[in-house]
Amino acid sequence: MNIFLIGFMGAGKSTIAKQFAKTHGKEVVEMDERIAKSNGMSISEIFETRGEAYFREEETKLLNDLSSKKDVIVSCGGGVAMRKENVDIMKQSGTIVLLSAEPKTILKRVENEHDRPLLENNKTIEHIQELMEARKPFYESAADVVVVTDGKSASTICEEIFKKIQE
Ligand SMILES: Nc1ncnc2c1ncn2[C@@H]1O[C@H](COP(=O)(O)OP(=O)(O)O)[C@@H](O)[C@H]1O
Ligand SMILES: O=C(O)C1=C[C@@H](OP(=O)(O)O)[C@@H](O)[C@H](O)C1
Ligand SMILES: [Mg+2]
Repeated sequence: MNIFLIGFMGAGKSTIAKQFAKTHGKEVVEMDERIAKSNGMSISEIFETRGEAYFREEETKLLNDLSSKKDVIVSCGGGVAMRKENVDIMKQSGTIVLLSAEPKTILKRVENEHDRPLLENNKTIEHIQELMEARKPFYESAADVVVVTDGKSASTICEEIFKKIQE
């Protein structure tokens, strides 16, 4: 069974996918990294030179390619669950786990990182709140399972995911 981690930027999808793969013997797929590699540039450069719409098409293409995989944990980009087509692909091939965090937690985590074009020019709590509110209904309706991450260690989060996907 595959696991797809969705949620807002900074929720911990990349970190948790990597650790979960290690401790539970799964292959990890980092969508952003795959797309950056196949385009030979960073996510910020893709947004700048090819545009967001192009990036979104790349995400859907990659998800389609991944749908034949078994036993992988996929770290999705934070925008993946906004497209119904993407959610349908994920539902057909695995369980969707939403990682959530409060805006102030997100801000703390992303403050000193620099490859998130949608936050780069406006790393404020207000901007994060606004974008999160707009996205929340999409995240929540896509999710099979929700794990709150505020104040929790990566290993605690991994164990919660493991327990909840058995239920
Ligand atoms: N549970 C956690 N507690 C504290 N810091 C975390 C946690 N999960 C992730 N981080 C940190 O937050 C930042 C963003 O995490 P990342 O995994 O890249 O999130 P995402 O892929 O959802 O955008 C990284 O610096 C990471 O080390
Ligand atoms: O939320 C989004 O629209 C995005 C999230 C990013 O991934 P992370 O959620 O891993 O930061 C990356 O895919 C891109 O910058 C767009
Ligand atoms: Mg990530």
